[in-house]
Amino acid sequence: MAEDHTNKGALCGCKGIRSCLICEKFVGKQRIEDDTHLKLRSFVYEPPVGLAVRDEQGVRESFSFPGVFLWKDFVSPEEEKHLVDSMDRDCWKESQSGRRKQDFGPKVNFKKQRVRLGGFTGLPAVSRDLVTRMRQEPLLEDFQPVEQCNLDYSPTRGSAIDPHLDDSWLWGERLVTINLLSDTVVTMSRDDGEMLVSVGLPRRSLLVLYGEARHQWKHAIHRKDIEKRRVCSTYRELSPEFLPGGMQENLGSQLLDIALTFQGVPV
Ligand SMILES: O=C(O)CCC(=O)C(=O)O
Ligand SMILES: [Fe+2]
Repeated sequence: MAEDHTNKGALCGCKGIRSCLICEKFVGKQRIEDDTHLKLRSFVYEPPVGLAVRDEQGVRESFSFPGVFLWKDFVSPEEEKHLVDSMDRDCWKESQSGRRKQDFGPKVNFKKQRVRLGGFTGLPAVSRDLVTRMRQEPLLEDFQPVEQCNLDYSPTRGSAIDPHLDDSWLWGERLVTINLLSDTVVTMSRDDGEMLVSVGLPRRSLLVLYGEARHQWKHAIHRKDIEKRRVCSTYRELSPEFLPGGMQENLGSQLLDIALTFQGVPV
């Protein structure tokens, strides 16, 4: 991948147009404030019914918002502590927009569509039970993650993630995120629309994005929605190209074999 040298010798992991509180303060980097959300009509996602709802001066509007599944209290308080302690024993790497990350997965160049096994030792041991448990949900019955990315957000770094769609050349249908240490909000938006949908993510819950919420709506976490430290683990599965019958099924099966040993250390 072409290296971005705009961040040489910096105090944080921000490159190009991205920024966090650290480079805004010490390097004087300008924050590019996206204020489009102020002009958009905001809806709130209601989990039991799967509707996006807006109530403006007593006038209720709603539309169906498919592709979101929320499992509250997926992780117990004791388990949450154990998971975060175990992450904190590994090294966190500075990433963009004030995030820190730990990746357990293959090295991928999405632009050139190249995958290398190099250094991938599998998902971490602590994830074995979590993956078994998530598969009890019918939607995730056949979910086989090949990658786990842990992210650490903090208000002191101004951590956030800009609206984006996850890759769909390598990564498959379901994106599964376990949300730890604090409640937050995932903000969903579309380039062509004038609407936002806020999906509340309680501490210790599991979120699945699939279908329209995966492919038609971008997801983001705004700086204002990180009020305390927040850690999450996102699990991704393979796309059909890398599954049996696909052009790259061999590579896919090697990746899965490694991932599901659950002996991983961060790459
Ligand atoms: O922090 C999150 O919950 C979302 C992370 C995310 O969207 C990503 O890593 O692609
Ligand atoms: Fe994402």
